Amino acid sequence: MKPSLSILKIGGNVIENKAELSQFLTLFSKLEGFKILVHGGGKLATEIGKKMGIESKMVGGRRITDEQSLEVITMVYAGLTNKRVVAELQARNCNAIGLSGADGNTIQAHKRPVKDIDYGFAGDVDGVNEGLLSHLLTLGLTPVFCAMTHDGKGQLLNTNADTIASEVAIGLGERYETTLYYCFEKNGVLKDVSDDRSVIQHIDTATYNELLEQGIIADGMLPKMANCFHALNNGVTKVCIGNMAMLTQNEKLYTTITL
Ligand SMILES: Nc1ncnc2c1ncn2[C@@H]1O[C@H](COP(=O)(O)OP(=O)(O)O)[C@@H](O)[C@H]1O
Ligand SMILES: CC(=O)N[C@@H](CCC(=O)OP(=O)(O)O)C(=O)O
Repeated sequence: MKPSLSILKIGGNVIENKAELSQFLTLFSKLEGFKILVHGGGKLATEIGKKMGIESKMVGGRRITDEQSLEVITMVYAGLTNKRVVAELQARNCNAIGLSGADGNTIQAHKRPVKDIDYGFAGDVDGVNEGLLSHLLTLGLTPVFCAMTHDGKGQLLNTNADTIASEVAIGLGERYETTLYYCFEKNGVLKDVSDDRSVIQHIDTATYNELLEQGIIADGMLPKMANCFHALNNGVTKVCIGNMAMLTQNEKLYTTITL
């Protein structure tokens, strides 16, 4: 039997709230078994960029990453946010190791080709170094990924954190029974986005298509759900979306997604 591995992604609204981040990291550090954390931090990059006089341009929830914004996100994602999270995990006896995709060649990508829109230095993932990640896990380390990859020719690339989480889960799917958790500020995928009690507890391919047609899945939830099904179609066992409370054994209110 394959060992289990949990891959958790925390959303921007959790990472940018000190109290919530602290609460989340305490829950995460207590999780049993092999685990990997992926964090975004787009909101903070936008804020810090602004202070530096660099305006952020977003299209469909994706950042147009020119040379200047690549410098900002490298400082914010791979530097400030990643190292803060790692230090907080160390304080909770979790032996975390911070990584971008360039570190240990853990995530290889290529610059997204220009079609209708030029996303600049945005990376589409080609592969994950599952051998190295597996070694790190066996050594008792907990990898913490920021939203950056590289092209193997010296170019760092900006890759959406939801995508990093699903690609890492897929890459490790042959060696591990992988569960992917998307942890954000809401209780799950909601029927009515303004009502946190309207959680849809189970989504499969048929319900997904219905929800898309009804326009219930919108904005940031569109690429997140696409990532969920991409992961499930490529060997990931289970995907869950919800508030951090879903990490505790007794919380039942979150969304589980299967094919
Ligand atoms: N049906 C839905 N259920 C929950 N959230 C939804 C739904 N449709 C759209 N959303 C929006 O999607 C957002 C989550 O996407 P995003 O901000 O990209 O996530 P993250 O915080 O993980 O980066 C929510 O904050 C919410 O505003
Ligand atoms: C290409 C692209 O858009 N990358 C994202 C990476 C950060 C991210 O995904 O952060 P959240 O999960 O907090 O949204 C960005 O720069 O905003």
